Amino acid sequence: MTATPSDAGADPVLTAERAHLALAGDCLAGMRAAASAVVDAGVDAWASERLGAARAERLRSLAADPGVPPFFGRTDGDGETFHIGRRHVRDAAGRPVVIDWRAPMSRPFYRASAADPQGLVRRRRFGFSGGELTSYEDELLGAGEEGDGALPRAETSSRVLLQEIERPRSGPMRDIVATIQPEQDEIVRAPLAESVCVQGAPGTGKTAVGLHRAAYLLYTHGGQLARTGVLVVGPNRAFLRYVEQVLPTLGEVDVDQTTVAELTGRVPVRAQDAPEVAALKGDARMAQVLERALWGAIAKPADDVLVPLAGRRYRVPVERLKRYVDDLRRRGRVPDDRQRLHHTAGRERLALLLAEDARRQQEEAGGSPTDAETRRAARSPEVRAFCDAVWPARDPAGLVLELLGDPAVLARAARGVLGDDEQALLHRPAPRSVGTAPWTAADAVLVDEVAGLLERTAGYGHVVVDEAQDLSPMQCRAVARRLAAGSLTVLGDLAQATSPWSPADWAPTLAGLGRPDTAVRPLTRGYRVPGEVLDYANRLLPAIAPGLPAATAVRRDPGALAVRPVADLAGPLAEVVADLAAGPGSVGVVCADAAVPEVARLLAAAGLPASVLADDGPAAGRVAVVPAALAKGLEFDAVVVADPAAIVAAEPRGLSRLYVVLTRAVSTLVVLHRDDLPALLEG
Ligand SMILES: Nc1ncnc2c1ncn2[C@@H]1O[C@H](COP(=O)(O)OP(=O)(O)OP(=O)(O)O)[C@@H](O)[C@H]1O
Repeated sequence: MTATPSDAGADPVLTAERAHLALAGDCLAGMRAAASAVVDAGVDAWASERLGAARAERLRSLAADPGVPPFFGRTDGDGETFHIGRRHVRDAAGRPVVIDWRAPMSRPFYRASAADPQGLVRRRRFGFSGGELTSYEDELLGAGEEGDGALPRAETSSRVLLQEIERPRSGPMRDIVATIQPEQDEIVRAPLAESVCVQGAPGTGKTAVGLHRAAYLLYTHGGQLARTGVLVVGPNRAFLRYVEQVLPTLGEVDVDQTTVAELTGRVPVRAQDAPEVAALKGDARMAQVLERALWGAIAKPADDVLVPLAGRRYRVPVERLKRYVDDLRRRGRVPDDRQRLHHTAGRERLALLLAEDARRQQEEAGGSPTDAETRRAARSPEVRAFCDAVWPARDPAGLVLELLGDPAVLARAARGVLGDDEQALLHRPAPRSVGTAPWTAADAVLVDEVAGLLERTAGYGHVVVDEAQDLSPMQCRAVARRLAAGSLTVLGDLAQATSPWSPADWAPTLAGLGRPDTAVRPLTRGYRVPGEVLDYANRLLPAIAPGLPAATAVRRDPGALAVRPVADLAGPLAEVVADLAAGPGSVGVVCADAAVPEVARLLAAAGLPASVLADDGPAAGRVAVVPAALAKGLEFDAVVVADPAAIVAAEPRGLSRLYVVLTRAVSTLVVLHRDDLPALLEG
């Protein structure tokens, strides 16, 4: 690499680049002024409002954040130079001044290598400090460049990348557009039609890649995705609060970001299942049970029906009624949701079939009933009474309550699918009403499943699912229903699986998500965690995910890890946290969920106020006490793990939880342990 870091005012390259920066800033201001000057004279109120919204949107996307420079890189090719930034910037004549990072011309910036320069002779990265261009770093590519001048492979990481990673954290997650690495870029720019599953070790950039892929797809397929939408699903609110600013900073504000709990929040969750009950309710066999409970309640017609039509009554014989019902039932049980006749539509269709039968009879007798008369016949009390008896309308929450509360109903639906002991596990006394039922999170997913059988669920054009290794089979189905014909980005790490389902490979999850043929792409270069810390955490891998490749860190720091046995937590904890809090960046004190009050008390007593991270609370402060169960997906400049043995002991997959916790630190990890460490971490 011919790195030319410099802050010397006299450097002609810096001077020229600063002039381009100033030009880009002026052009951006000009674009903003032009956007706000668009007049919408001569259009009606509705159009004016729409134009106003579009203009506000455009202004928002053009808003200059003084901390965000208009470009961060540059490519020099055959006589062509492009500056690459977060969005296009043009001059008054329409000439490009900055190219959007997602445009095809920007691709070589991310992909070019010494082996494959992609038409570039030079790649330049810029260093900024508070919006000021202070340095640059050149990599010379292409013919004649060897040795020192050759592009560093990702292993010899660029200084700009390392600085970007080590820049102290405060507040929400940042975008990585300036430094996306080639292996990440391949996933970001995968075609819209292609579903991808990223198996990525901790800190390899899965979440960042998934969010940048959403932004890339929205840019590249804006028209199509504006209609169908993009959905990002995260594990919990604390995680979403941390990541949800990334897409808006990339100019994408129209992405739905939610949790599985919110996605399936049709009933108020106010109770918790015992672990074995939650595990059973998340099992894919429950889908079969629910389907049977719904469709099995359809009765065989027992009698002819007299259908009133245009002043006369027509007898529809029971044999024909049976055929109608059987045909509709069959169409209702087609496995593909898009082909399936949903239950509610089936009921309406049945009523219509009776009315049409009567209409045919009248036509054969020389009459000519109108469409309106036929529709009226379908709504007649006689037809409605028949449908109520044979094909009753169902309410999803009511059906689930009945199933869980009535052993006879459950036995009918679960025969041959769930054993007696499993049925007994599911049973709970029937509450007085749907409104007062002690709904659990797993129940909510069951209710959502039934709702999906009753009516088609609206689907998105692309869905990004993060921490997907923890999804239950039933949760996978809930996400799949939101996918319709679209594609998926599945992000996760099997070694970080902490739910009762914890698959050994991705096949069941991908099948559950409705995309069994999705290719699994590994990411193993760890950007977040220093090598010393990663090596330490990786010692757990043989126990939690045998066979999974360990991540390698892009950087090392001999002072990054400290493991200290302590007799008592109070003194050492206060001392370590005070020391870390004196530096820049965020500090996370992670402990077993049950130990959170004790740890918060110890810190407060030492005059070190720390906010306690809660799923539905505000974002964490600079020093946060973090329950281990909420640590997934988060990161802190410094992490203190208090009593790892308690974290391991707290749950069946406690070692995996500890692996998650040990891999949250960007710069420093301090482990304070009163009890013995897990055997794999000893020595
Ligand atoms: N190319 C990159 N340039 C700069 N920073 C990066 C890059 N890739 C990843 N990072 C940083 O590394 C950290 C980890 O990224 P991210 O949270 O996306 O990883 P992850 O694989 O989802 O991790 P985990 O599984 O541990 O939650 C983030 O701070 C992210 O900004």
